[in-house]
Amino acid sequence: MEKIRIVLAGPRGKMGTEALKMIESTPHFELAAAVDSRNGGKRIKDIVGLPSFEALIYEDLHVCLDETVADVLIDLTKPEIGKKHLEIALERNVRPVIGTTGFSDEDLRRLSDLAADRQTGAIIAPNFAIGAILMMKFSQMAAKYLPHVEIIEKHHDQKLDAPSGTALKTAQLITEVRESVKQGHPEETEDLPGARGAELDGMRIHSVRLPGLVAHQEVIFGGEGQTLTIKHDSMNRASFMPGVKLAVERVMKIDQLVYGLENIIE
Ligand SMILES: NC(=O)C1=CN([C@@H]2O[C@H](COP(=O)(O)OP(=O)(O)OC[C@H]3O[C@@H](n4cnc5c(N)ncnc54)[C@H](OP(=O)(O)O)[C@@H]3O)[C@@H](O)[C@H]2O)C=CC1
Ligand SMILES: O=C(O)C1=N[C@H](C(=O)O)C[C@H](O)C1
Repeated sequence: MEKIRIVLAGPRGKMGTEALKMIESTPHFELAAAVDSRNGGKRIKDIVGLPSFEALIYEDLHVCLDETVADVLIDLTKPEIGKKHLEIALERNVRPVIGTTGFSDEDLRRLSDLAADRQTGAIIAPNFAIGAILMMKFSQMAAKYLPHVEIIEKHHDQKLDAPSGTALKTAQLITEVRESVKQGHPEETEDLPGARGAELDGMRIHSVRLPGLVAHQEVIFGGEGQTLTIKHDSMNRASFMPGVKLAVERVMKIDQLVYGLENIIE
């Protein structure tokens, strides 16, 4: 099998270090280069705690792709950087697999057009954990029958964005199958602003940030005399890696942008 040559952005991060281990243990993956916010000119093996890859580190993706032959870019940095990197990669026909969040509907339309123009596959995955994908799919199924729903997402306190990309994607999948519902009492008030959480199409989303947490979500449905809770917990970042690996393999076979791993798992 031909090796897939990968550029990894964010190799020192919590997700990036797991991705390095996943690349190291996958015989048909090769780390071609890395993009970091510092350490330009060093090699991955020079960074204490990282595996002994010879791959060079760049601080600018443009320069990296000028000097590197690559098939896939994996981006695990932060929201505004992931978006920028996706565009740079597509313009050079390098296939992006993006784990960062923060893509608006307008961004998705524009980037889908760009991927189609370039006939280059791209995957944006708000959550790479297979269990989280199932949690989202099951939530979409349930919302057809139980349209009153609130989402509680809980993450570590180093997370930059709120609500999580997973919560937004879950809400979006639910809006595809139910009419907007005004939830709660029609005359309810918020005596403390934010008490009812964020609102998306009538749904409430609550974000919890605490040390000790990794990535967790509960989707709670309420009906007459009953509730249904669909819950997923990622206990560590290794939980995301089978999904990253799958996305790298699949992005090589598509020529358009796919938003959400639920669209590529069978
Ligand atoms: N889709 C999914 O399943 C998952 C997605 N995520 C997302 O992945 C991203 C990374 O998460 P996590 O690993 O926890 O975060 P970390 O903060 O641990 O890692 C982010 C890394 O990106 C680096 N970085 C920042 N700016 C740049 C840049 N311009 N170029 C290259 N590297 C850069 C940071 O360096 P420095 O510290 O020097 O700034 C840091 O090493 C987040 O957006 C998170 O929400 C996380 C888990 C699962
Ligand atoms: O920042 C994180 O940690 C995570 N981010 C993604 C999100 O915003 O949904 C995926 C997962 O929840 C972990």
